Amino acid sequence: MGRKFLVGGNWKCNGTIEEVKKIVTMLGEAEVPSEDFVEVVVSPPFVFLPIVKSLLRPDFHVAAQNCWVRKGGAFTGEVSAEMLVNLGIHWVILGHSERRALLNESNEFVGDKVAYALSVGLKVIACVGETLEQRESGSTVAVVSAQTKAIADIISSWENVVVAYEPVWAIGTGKVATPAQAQEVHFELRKWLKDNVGAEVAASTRIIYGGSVNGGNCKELAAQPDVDGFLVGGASLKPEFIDIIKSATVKKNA
Ligand SMILES: O=C(CO)COP(=O)(O)O
Repeated sequence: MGRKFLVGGNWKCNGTIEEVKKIVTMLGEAEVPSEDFVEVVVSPPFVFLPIVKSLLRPDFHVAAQNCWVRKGGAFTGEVSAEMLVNLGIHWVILGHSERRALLNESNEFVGDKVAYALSVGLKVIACVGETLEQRESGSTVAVVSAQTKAIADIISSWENVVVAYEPVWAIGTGKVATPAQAQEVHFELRKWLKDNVGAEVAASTRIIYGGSVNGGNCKELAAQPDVDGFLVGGASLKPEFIDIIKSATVKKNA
């Protein structure tokens, strides 16, 4: 199957140049498993992309947190996928729940963005996840399936897509999904891919978990068979991000 563990650090709308330099230095000094076992992608705010790209150790990668849905042009305030490629940025996070909720990004809009970003050669971390209300009403699988379908309907290859399952109720709340809860939804997402896209795509597509991941809970989550890595928010700004990267060894030794 060969799904390489992936750990993403979503810095969200945080940081100053000084803080960014500190984090990049901390990452640069860390001893982590080799690139053969874990892919590390950090995602600073747009304005810090060039400095992070220039200072970051070469075995770590950089992602933007969003990009415009089509080719650039008269779209004030937006950043195009072409600009990211031009800067040498190879990854973008799309469909984060904060954008879905606060900026009304629909499933279809996210699907369009994923398709456009892939078309210019970017790799995409596509986020899906249910709210607490949706979980409590028993619609978790329906919600994440619909979010995934809107992407599947419009893309022709999953090669450069990583799915991030991020339950909204677990984001920034300290209320992490239990390993069993994460595994259950990751399993269902993989099954959805198998039934609707194909067995090969289901077997090779990485499904990573996000929502209150920290140095203390990462190992148990990483041990779940369908958890292929993490998308980390708050803890990605702290030294414990290194411990989260190291949790990849759980798979290596499995
Ligand atoms: O939204 C997240 C990553 O994209 C998760 O955020 P926290 O790790 O801060 O809960």
